[in-house]
This record gives sequence, structure tokens and C-alpha cells, in this order.
Amino acid sequence: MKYMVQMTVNPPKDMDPQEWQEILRREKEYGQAFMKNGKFQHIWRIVGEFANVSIFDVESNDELHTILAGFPLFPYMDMNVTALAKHPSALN
Ligand SMILES: O=C(O)C[C@H]1C=CC(=O)O1
Repeated sequence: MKYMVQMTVNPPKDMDPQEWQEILRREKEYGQAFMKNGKFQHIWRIVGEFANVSIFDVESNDELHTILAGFPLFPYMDMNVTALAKHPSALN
């Protein structure tokens, strides 16, 4: 099952900058683990925003929720999830 997820990051105003950098480091490591196993297929920066559009390929709503909730930035992001279906004009 494929999903488009838009994530918008809302950095806390009062966090120690080093702590924030450590969260960003863990975020990258966590996300890339799911890129390597094929569940996190694309991530694109939205120009001009601290936000992305991502494509996930997972088994269920529950699996997607578990992955999204595990992002170290989860407490600092707004997420919008859209389920995707195959388009009849798609070549593959
Ligand atoms: O858009 C961002 O930078 C936040 C983020 C969410 C997943 C990821 O790898 O980075």
C-alpha cells in the first residue's frame, strides 16, 4: 500500500541547539533505514519550507503509523497522510 505523507517541521524555539542537531542526526539515520529496506521510497523537500513530501510503501495503516510515530522529529512535525491508488494511465 502506497501513501503520500507531507511532513512539516515546527522546530521548538527553546531547545538547546546541540540537542536539536542530535535529533536531526537521528532523524536522518532512522529515515534512511526505511529507505534501505524499501518502505520509504521517496523524499522531496518542498521549496521554501521546512517540509517534505514523502512516499511510503508499507503493508498497512498500522505499519505506516508505527514508522511515522518513530521518527525522532515526530513530536515536532505536522503530518498529512494520503492513501494512493494506481492511476489507469500509469505505465507501471
Ligand atoms: O523534512 C525534514 O527534514 C524532516 C524529515 C522527515 C524525515 C526525514 O528524513 O527528514
